[in-house]
Amino acid sequence: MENHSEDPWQRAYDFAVEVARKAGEEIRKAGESEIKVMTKSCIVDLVTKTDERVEKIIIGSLKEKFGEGTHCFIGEESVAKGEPCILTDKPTWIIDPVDGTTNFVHRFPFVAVSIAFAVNKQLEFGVVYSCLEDKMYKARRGRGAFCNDEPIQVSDVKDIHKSIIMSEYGIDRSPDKVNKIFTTMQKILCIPVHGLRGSGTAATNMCLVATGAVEAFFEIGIHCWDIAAGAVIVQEAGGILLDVDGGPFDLMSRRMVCANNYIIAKRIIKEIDVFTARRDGAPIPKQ
Ligand SMILES: O=P(O)(O)OC(CO)CO
Ligand SMILES: [Mg+2]
Repeated sequence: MENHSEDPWQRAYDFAVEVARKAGEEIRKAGESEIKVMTKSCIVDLVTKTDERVEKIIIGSLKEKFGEGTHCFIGEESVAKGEPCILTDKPTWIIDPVDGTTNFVHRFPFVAVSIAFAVNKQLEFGVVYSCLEDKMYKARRGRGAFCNDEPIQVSDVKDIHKSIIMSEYGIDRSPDKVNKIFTTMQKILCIPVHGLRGSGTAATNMCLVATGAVEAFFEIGIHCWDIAAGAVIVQEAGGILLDVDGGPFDLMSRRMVCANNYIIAKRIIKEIDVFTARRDGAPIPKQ
């Protein structure tokens, strides 16, 4: 008989990997047929039937495994349909069924399933399945990070001039926001660094920090479901997380810098033109 008294979340962790793989297979299959594109908050905020269906599959599988009502769920598409986005102390799954929906729609080859699990607001594990590359990233708090079961580690570069930094443009196209983003990117590029990259998925970007392919990733405007799983993976690979102003990382703040070490993180933070995004879970003001 299984004894989970000393290790309560191992079964959940293993199952998350299984579910992420199943979800990734669904996404790969869906990409072979015509993709019908819809929009959410604005015309560049894309969603497809696949995002919605895969989220239902993931949440349905987790409810079936662990029992209806035992765990809470924060899923990108459920929140888009009006479900609450509030992280409590209860065991909570934080899910992005398709991270990189725009990539998926355009068949740009980076799309990830992101599944994280938090208890008492602490992230216990994260799974990111980069399904088009068939790379399964996973990490459990205190137990290391892995890609396809091989241990992964952040890079040991301390010299910013020898780094590659990742970021994204986001979906807010108001000229002042775009201006701030480009100003920051220009300042970082001109430090100078070896390169500036973006894969189009926050989850994959974080895994690239975790493998040491790049030194850091930062973004303002991402949501908890984009980064929760990646946060565990980066930390377990030896990396660090901070707010874009250098303060402590806050999962619900929609801002984050993750890096291989504090030297690189602090150097980037010096160049970031900070702005605020409405917190995950904060009420949407009436128009
Ligand atoms: O494709 P999604 O899930 O909207 O996420 C984007 C950021 O919001 C890429 O990370
Ligand atoms: Mg996402």
